[in-house]
Amino acid sequence: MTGGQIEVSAAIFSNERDEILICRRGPGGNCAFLWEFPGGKREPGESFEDCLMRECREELEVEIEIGELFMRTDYDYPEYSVRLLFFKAKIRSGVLKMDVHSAMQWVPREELERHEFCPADRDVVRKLAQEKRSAR
Ligand SMILES: Nc1nc2c([nH]c(=O)n2[C@H]2C[C@H](O)[C@@H](COP(=O)(O)OP(=O)(O)OP(=O)(O)O)O2)c(=O)[nH]1
Ligand SMILES: [Mg+2]
Repeated sequence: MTGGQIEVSAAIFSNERDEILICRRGPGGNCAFLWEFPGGKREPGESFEDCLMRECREELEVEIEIGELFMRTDYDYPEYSVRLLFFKAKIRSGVLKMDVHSAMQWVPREELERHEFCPADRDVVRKLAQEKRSAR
C-alpha cells in the first residue's frame, strides 16, 4: 500500500506506581520487535475511540475507559504514512493478556527512552518521560 495513510489509535496506561505499559511487537513489517503502545488501525466507520476499545479487547483482553488525547503524531514510513492518536486510558475490567505481542512490560517513565520504540513514537515517548508528576 505504497503512498497510503493509515490511522492508528494507541493507549497509554499507567499503574499505581506511575509505570507505563509498553508492548513489544512480533515479527513482520517495518516495526518488527520494536516497542509500542497497544492499539491498532482504525476501521471504516469507526471512531478513534471505538477503535482503541476494540484493539484493547483484541490484543489485551481488557475493557478500557478512554481519557484525554495525549498526543497526535504524523509519521512517514518508507512504505506508508501513519497518523497516530495516543490516548490516556484506564483498564476498567479484565486481566491483561498478551495475545499478539512478543513481550509486555510496565516501565518507569525515566526508563522509557532506554527501550527501542517504533520510530513514530519518539515524540510521545519523550513527552511521557518529561511529564511531571504534578501535571498528571
Ligand atoms: N499500535 C501501535 N502502532 C504503532 C505505534 N507506533 C507506530 O509507528 N505504529 C504503527 C505500526 C503499524 O504500522 C501501525 C499499527 O499497526 P498494528 O499492527 O498495531 O495494527 P493492528 O493492531 O490493526 O494489526 P493488524 O490487524 O493490521 O495486524 O502503526 C504504536 O505506538 N502503537
Ligand atoms: Mg496493534
